[in-house]
Amino acid sequence: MTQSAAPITMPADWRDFFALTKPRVMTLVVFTGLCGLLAAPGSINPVLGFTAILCIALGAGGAATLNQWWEADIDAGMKRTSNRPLPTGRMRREDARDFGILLSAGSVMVMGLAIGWLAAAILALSIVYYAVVYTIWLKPRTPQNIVIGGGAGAFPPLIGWIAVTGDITAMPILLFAIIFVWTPPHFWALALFVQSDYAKVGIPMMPVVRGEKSTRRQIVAYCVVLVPVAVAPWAIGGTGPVYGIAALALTLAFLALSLPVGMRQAVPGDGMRPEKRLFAFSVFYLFALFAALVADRLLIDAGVIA
Ligand code: HEM
Ligand SMILES: CC(C)=CCC/C(C)=C/CC/C(C)=C/COP(=O)(O)OP(=O)(O)O
Repeated sequence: MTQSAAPITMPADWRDFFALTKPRVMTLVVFTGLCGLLAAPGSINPVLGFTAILCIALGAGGAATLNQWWEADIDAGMKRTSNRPLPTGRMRREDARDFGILLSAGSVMVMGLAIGWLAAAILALSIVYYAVVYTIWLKPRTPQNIVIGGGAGAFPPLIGWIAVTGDITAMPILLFAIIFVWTPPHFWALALFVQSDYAKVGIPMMPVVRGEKSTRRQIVAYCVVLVPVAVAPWAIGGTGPVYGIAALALTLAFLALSLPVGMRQAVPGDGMRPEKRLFAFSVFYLFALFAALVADRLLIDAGVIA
């Protein structure tokens, strides 16, 4: 290796530690956790509510940090991830590992002591699910990695809900199910336009292993399944019509945007516009759906709707 390949550019500072927590992805994790907490029946002391959400954010950030500690070599080989703190050499791997363990363990302990041990146990489960089950075990082994691994990101609203109620009922399970079914179209839309990156580093993502055609069909299939799953909280009487109508409209729009992705055969260099649009909409979709859940609850509490 030549001297010019040495990647060390500048020492780590707080921005690198912050970047390890994948803050952009975690905004939606924190938002869905907060919405779970706000939509749950009953109330929670605001300080405790804030603590619960902080613990979800720190735990998710800790898991994301451990994910990057483990995958530093893989990240170095992909254009999208090569600028992260570890592949660029701005940070020592041990520092990232220690930071990840500190955030993970600290968040679970505080959640347990301040909120309750059921919420803490599910937070611990989701951290282990993302950092170990998904990152170490599933991701390098099977194209179903994100289908099964999607469970990790589906826990936050369940944790938020349990922080208020202390028990698991049909509603938080349905919120889990929504994110679980949403994850494959969210990620495979992106994987379709970065698949050469994944192929280069030997990660068996669906488009690489089963091919584009099959991935496209599966994206549409998950969007079809998402329609009844997203509407189910209303159908079982867990929400009012504001959520129900918003869920139906948003999920049908998501399905409609998946159809051009499902039907077409992209040619290299054609911009992959339908795939990029679907990926962007997937993020908006979950924000809007969970916002509708909270709006519905506030309107019911205010007596505006029944
Ligand atoms: C196994 C499941 C998932 C995989 C493999 C995955 C993968 C990705 C990837 C590779 C990106 C590209 C941008 C980046 O690297 O920062 C991304 C973006 C994003 N993901 Fe996911 N994701 C998953 C689940 C989730 C979940 C559960 C959420 C939240 C509930 C989420 C929220 C987001 C958001 C908000 C972005 C956009 C970030 C931005 O604006 O740059 N993802 N996801
Ligand atoms: C509370 C808690 C622990 C929540 C989990 C958070 C969460 C959103 C998990 C989903 C997994 C995720 C963002 C994977 C990113 O894929 P990757 O890591 O394979 O992506 P990369 O290729 O960008 O590294």
